[in-house]
Amino acid sequence: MMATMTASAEATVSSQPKMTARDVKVFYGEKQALNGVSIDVHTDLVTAFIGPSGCGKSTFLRCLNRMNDTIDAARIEGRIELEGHDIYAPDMDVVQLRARVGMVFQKPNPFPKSIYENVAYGPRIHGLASSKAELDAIVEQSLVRASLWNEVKDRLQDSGTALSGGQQQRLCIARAIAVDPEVILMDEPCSALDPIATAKIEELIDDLRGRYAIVIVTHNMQQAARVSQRTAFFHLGTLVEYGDTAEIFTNPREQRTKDYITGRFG
Ligand SMILES: Nc1ncnc2c1ncn2[C@@H]1O[C@H](COP(=O)(O)OP(=O)(O)OP(=O)(O)O)[C@@H](O)[C@H]1O
Repeated sequence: MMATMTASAEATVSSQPKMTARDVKVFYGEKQALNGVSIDVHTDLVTAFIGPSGCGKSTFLRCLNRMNDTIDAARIEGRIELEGHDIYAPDMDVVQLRARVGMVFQKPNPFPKSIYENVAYGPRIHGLASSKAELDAIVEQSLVRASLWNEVKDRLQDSGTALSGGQQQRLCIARAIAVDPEVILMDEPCSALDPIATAKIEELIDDLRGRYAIVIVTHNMQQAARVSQRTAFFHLGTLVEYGDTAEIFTNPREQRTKDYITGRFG
């Protein structure tokens, strides 16, 4: 399998990471799900989280915008910073944080509202537009960036839920983009999509790289190799290896990484 993978070309790394995580541990009640994860996330790079089911990828992803706050049993230790600020500090506004660190889920989840309203909702509640014309411009720009504008520009008042699965996922990406995020977290964004819709999302991720720091959880190793420049391999709650995607797939340092990418377990 390794020989057929083509990892994306190496990208330049900006000197300052957008987000840093240090020694992050997560507990669900008594059970420890993450054993001290440290990682940097850069704007110029797409970071992929890979690893077998239950290894803690989604748990860690959710730490990055405090989605775990919504799970009563979850408790987190360690430190996560966005632009040098502790996102778990008491004065952190979680609503603002989730606009700055947006999220796209496994199953496309547009609101049962029009395409326009799906995208306009966030900018409206965050007061990002002072007129209808400004809001229209944000909606258009977000849909353009999400590679959906040409398909929907003549039907903005149709329901978002009437779109195809792939279009719905791009609508969800447009919705995240509309509030001008710095980071976009994607939790297996293609797992409910067919290969053509998946290819469009992968292309889109590449287009968005550099404008937003992107972190993607994926079960699909070829996808990680195609879309990311950094890969983090998780196993049993531990970050086993984190580094340049091409290196991880062609010359992993750890035996466990090697075993996983060659299909020996997972
Ligand atoms: N809400 C929760 N309550 C209790 N335990 C949880 C909860 N969510 C996850 N876990 C446990 O934490 C561990 C890590 O799960 P997580 O979903 O983060 O793994 P994952 O690598 O994303 O898996 P998958 O690829 O299957 O989505 C697992 O043992 C899981 O059972």
